[in-house]
Amino acid sequence: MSATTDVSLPARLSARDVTMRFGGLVALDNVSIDVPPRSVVGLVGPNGAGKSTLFGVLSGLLTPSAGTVTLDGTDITRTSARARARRGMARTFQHPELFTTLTVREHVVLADRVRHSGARLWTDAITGRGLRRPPADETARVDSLIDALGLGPIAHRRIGDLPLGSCRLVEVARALAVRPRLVLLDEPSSGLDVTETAELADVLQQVVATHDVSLLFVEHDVELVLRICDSVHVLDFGVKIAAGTPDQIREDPAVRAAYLGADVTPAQEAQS
Ligand SMILES: Nc1ncnc2c1ncn2[C@@H]1O[C@H](COP(=O)(O)OP(=O)(O)OP(=O)(O)O)[C@@H](O)[C@H]1O
Repeated sequence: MSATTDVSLPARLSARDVTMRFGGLVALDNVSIDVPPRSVVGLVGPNGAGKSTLFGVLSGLLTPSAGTVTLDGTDITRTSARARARRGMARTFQHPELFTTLTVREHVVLADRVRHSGARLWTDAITGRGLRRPPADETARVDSLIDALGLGPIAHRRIGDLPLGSCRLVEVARALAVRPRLVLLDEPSSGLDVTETAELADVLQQVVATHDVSLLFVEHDVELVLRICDSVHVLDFGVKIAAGTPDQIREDPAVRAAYLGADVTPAQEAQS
């Protein structure tokens, strides 16, 4: 668990007894999870387990058939994704949704202006004069975030010229620029090589140590999840079959069975 995680505080994000039916198919069956403040929580499971469905329910794209979702104690079960963003929830996408012609820095500046000077952002856009000279406090915030994610050397490069690994870091930087209390990460390691995945893992751990933010991510890379998460939830056929620390999950017989139906841990499966 992160040194700064305080489990005595109420959960930042909480799903209680969430059920999601698609016609006759039960994609989620009474699933509950908590994301404590300043923690990294992972959600894993074999194909078709219900991870994306739960991600959709938590991010506001899907309304569950039953159950509740709360953010800092407020019921947001039927709150739109946009309204959740205003309440401090940010997300990244499996396929980064960035502007290929803008630079890394411009992405962070735009997100910072959404948070700190929305009116100014729209004036700049509508007048067509481009982004005006930034105030000093904005420059300091943007520099600090770019440094935190190790993006300094490529800050002035255009997104279209960058590899996927860098784009994912930019997405995380952009999500953090709106000062969220929680970031949902959708398959952040998808398409990354081993080196890029290790770099992403380091950055995510740094971010939680230095920012007042919680991370919940859905991942296929079980080894990544077991390496960096404080707690891990495992779904199989829409049912939560295990939850605990990475060490507990590694040893859980139900998890082993779900992944391979054999005496092999998810970590071993990921390496094979
Ligand atoms: N919109 C939908 N309509 C009908 N069935 C759906 C819908 N979305 C998901 N399902 C079904 O719900 C179940 C869970 O799917 P989901 O995509 O949430 O699993 P997953 O764990 O994310 O899988 P994967 O790792 O393969 O992406 C699957 O049986 C899937 O076919």
